[in-house]
Amino acid sequence: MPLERLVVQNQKLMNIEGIGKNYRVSKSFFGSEEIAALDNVSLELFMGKTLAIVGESGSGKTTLAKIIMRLENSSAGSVSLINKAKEITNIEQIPKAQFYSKIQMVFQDPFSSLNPRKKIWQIIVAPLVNCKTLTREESKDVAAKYLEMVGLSASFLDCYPHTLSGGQRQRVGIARALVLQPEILILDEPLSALDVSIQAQIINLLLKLQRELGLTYLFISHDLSVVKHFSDYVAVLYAGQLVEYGGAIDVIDNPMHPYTKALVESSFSFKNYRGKNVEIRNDENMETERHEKKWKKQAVEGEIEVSKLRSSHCNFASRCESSTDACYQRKPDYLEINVRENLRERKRNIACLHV
Ligand SMILES: Nc1ncnc2c1ncn2[C@@H]1O[C@H](COP(=O)(O)OP(=O)(O)OP(=O)(O)O)[C@@H](O)[C@H]1O
Repeated sequence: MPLERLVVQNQKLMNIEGIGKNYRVSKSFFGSEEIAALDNVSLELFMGKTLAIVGESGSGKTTLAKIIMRLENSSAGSVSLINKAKEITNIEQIPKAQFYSKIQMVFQDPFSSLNPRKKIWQIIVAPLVNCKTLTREESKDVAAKYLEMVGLSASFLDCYPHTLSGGQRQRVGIARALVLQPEILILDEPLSALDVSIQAQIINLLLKLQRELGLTYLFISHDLSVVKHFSDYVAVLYAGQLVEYGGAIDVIDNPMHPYTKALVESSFSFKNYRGKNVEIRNDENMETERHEKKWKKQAVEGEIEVSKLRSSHCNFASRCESSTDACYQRKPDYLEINVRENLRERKRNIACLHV
């Protein structure tokens, strides 16, 4: 049965240090240029906690997830895992089978991430083939246990993915990610392809699994209302650079970087449009509340610009209402500051000359 892990408070599990990733992209018919999809990104994962990565499309979230999962090589920096004895090992030095028993990924699209030719039980036990020899019956028993963990009955074992709904498929994707009993799950926008009411069920499931198994999540999302209630910490990426980091509720309730402010505004503003807003609450019986409201998503003005290699100014300056000449003359340092939130001192990291 799956491991129930004792969560050690403040136990660091992963160090992401100075990660950079450059891509060569074609610029015109004849030429190409290198862009920095990620530039000097440093983060940490703590046991039993959720770190959310937010930012507009093109900010580098998936690139970071791919580097952590060793699906891409970084151009700079390193990712390390830290064990209980606090030994730090660069992930490149960990044999792949051992590495993927510690860290697994749940993908954005439950429709394309499951092999359509395999039955559900085969999909769930597929990651085990390198480490265990199981008979067909043993495999089905294992798959049934993991199906039950994700709230599906054994009647799905012999089904093919196309016969399942999106929410059911995402549950199968989660079961497959859990079968090697990992400590860390990378959740790459696991809700974005799902209906809002199904999103709430999947969030509840992920929260329950985290409580029961002591899992650590790196959660990539566009949806700040979900991030606020689902995550402990949030890191805001803009054009490959980390611009703000802190407690999820603190950052979203009191954003300090101009980009985070614009992002929060765009997520929570209700104007000029008669539609539906859905708030997801993280209470005991998480409910989905629908409010008929007049609202319109206020997009952040302008478009994200890809970061040029060795850019020497703030990437957000051209879209920032508070930018001054200084923002175009040098890159802001990424500084740790103390912020007083709800009568307590909290740490916040921000890269802005004006904060
Ligand atoms: N294989 C690649 N070759 C060239 N450029 C790439 C490649 N993969 C990503 N990029 C570029 O890197 C930048 C970051 O992309 P990435 O997919 O990580 O962003 P994202 O924040 O995950 O976006 P989304 O939310 O749309 O998934 C973008 O400018 C993208 O065009």
